[in-house]
Amino acid sequence: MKPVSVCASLAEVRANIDRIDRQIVELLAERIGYVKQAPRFKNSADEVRIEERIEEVVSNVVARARECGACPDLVERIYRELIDAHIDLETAEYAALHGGEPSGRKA
Ligand SMILES: C=C(O[C@@H]1C=C(C(=O)O)C=C[C@H]1O)C(=O)O
Repeated sequence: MKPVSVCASLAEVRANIDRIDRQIVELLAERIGYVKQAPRFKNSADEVRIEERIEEVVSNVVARARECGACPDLVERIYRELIDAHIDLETAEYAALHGGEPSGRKA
């Protein structure tokens, strides 16, 4: 992880945020590209959302957040929302691939 530098202005804070956001979006595009492939390896709409795997992903990122000195609770919140959004995408992808109506996010 790149060390966080001490900024001399709000403009500098924002320039750093914008730089990081560009990197995050590039990584999200890559993550989305892989999530969209998952339905090719799933045999029913019920397999789109696998709770055990969600907990594994969350546990991995929370552990990494602790190592990086990030806020684990914040990272967990972001990831649970991120995964839900990816599952919405995967649900639509599954329906397009295998036919049928996308069932959407589970409550
Ligand atoms: C990609 C998968 O599908 C879903 C999406 C996940 C994710 O965005 O990380 C995790 C669990 C799955 O329910 C998977 O099963 O691995």
